[in-house]
Amino acid sequence: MRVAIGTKNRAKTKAIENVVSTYFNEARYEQFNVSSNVSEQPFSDEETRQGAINRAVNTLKASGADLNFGLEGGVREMDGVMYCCNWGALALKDGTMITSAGATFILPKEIADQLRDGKELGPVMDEYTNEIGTRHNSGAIGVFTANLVDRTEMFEHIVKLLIGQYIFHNSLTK
Ligand SMILES: O=P(O)(O)OP(=O)(O)OP(=O)(O)OC[C@H]1O[C@@H](n2cnc3c(O)ncnc32)[C@H](O)[C@@H]1O
Repeated sequence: MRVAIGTKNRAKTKAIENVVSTYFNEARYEQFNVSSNVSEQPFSDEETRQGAINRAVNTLKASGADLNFGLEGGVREMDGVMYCCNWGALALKDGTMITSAGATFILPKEIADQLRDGKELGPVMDEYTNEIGTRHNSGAIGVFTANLVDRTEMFEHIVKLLIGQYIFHNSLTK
């Protein structure tokens, strides 16, 4: 089974490989740098979900693989509170699109205000933690949950929901 991943972000690729290898031991993985066709910093659930779908579609176009994953991080506002939100999409060759959302958690006001001013979460988190590449490692979720949940684990949950729905879909179409 060929598995294509629409990113080279390590937190995302690790999550996909960890989960898919649990259920399919014959999987071969390929990574593609594809566009999300949404803003660099998605600002709603709708835009974040669309980014994940676009990445999955663009990955399918580039790869022709059996499973094509798109994972996208974004933010959304509710009652004046900014949350980080996360979405995943899985595109199949027959045109089926499976989607799922993951963890949502609060971004502190000092982070949220910088995003409202037009900055991106990735660089803002690097400045906040004084580290390089937070988005590849623990991520904002690790920093703001005392490392109880890191970015890989958060995406693993989304990928599990996608694979579970894929297995269910296959059981209906067989
Ligand atoms: O290489 P790609 O796949 O684009 O991965 P990314 O982390 O840069 O891109 P996303 O589209 O998932 O996220 C949109 C923006 O939010 C940032 N971001 C999202 N979640 C984050 C997290 O948990 N920690 C740090 N930055 C995060 C990210 O770096 C981008 O600036």
